[in-house]
Amino acid sequence: MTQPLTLEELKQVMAEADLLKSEADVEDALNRLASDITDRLADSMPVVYSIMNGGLVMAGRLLTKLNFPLEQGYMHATRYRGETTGSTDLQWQAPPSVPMEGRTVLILDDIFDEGNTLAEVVKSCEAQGAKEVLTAVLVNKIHDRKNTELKIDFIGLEVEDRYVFGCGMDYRGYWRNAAGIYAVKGL
Ligand SMILES: O=P(O)(O)OC[C@H]1O[C@H](OP(=O)(O)OP(=O)(O)O)[C@H](O)[C@@H]1O
Ligand SMILES: Nc1nc2[nH]cnc2c(=O)[nH]1
Repeated sequence: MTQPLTLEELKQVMAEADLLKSEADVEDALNRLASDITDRLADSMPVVYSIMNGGLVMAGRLLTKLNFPLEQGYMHATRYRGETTGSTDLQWQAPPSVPMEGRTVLILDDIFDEGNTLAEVVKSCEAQGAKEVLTAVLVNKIHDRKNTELKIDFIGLEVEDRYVFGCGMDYRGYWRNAAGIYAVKGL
């Protein structure tokens, strides 16, 4: 079992991390996302779900920039569970909080990495009878290990192939609250 991190270690992770995207970069990306999502979905009365936990910060910051009628919901699916590599099985900790049958659905998540999480979530929404399912992520990680053909409809930022944290993304459970996007030293 992985040892819990101490306060000093957590401060050191931040002190040694590389800032990949500043708070201002993130804000610009959210404004662009809001504009593109509004163009596409303003007349469709969608249900907008955040995938917990990582999607929480993005959803909170994006939703108030969407000036059209929508319902908000959440679902909790996790693959990494506080580690820096993902397990093969997606664990559902909470099913979708709002029914989606016949509805336009927009899924919000923090990061599209290998893609297993969003691919399974989209499949599950389709199986629950959603009329159409769109996806938006704050960050797309650039590498050639994507495990899915899924194309993300709205992407905020692209990051290099490193383990990142901040803006909803954790380092072993911590630092989701960081306002920029950072890469862990050595990862
Ligand atoms: O594209 P993938 O390789 O599947 O990884 C992306 C997923 O990993 C993280 O979730 P995680 O399982 O860490 O749970 P969390 O949201 O609670 O951090 C993140 O929030 C995405 O949902
Ligand atoms: N926090 C975090 N979660 C992830 N899930 C998949 N990739 C990542 C990553 O780089 N950082």
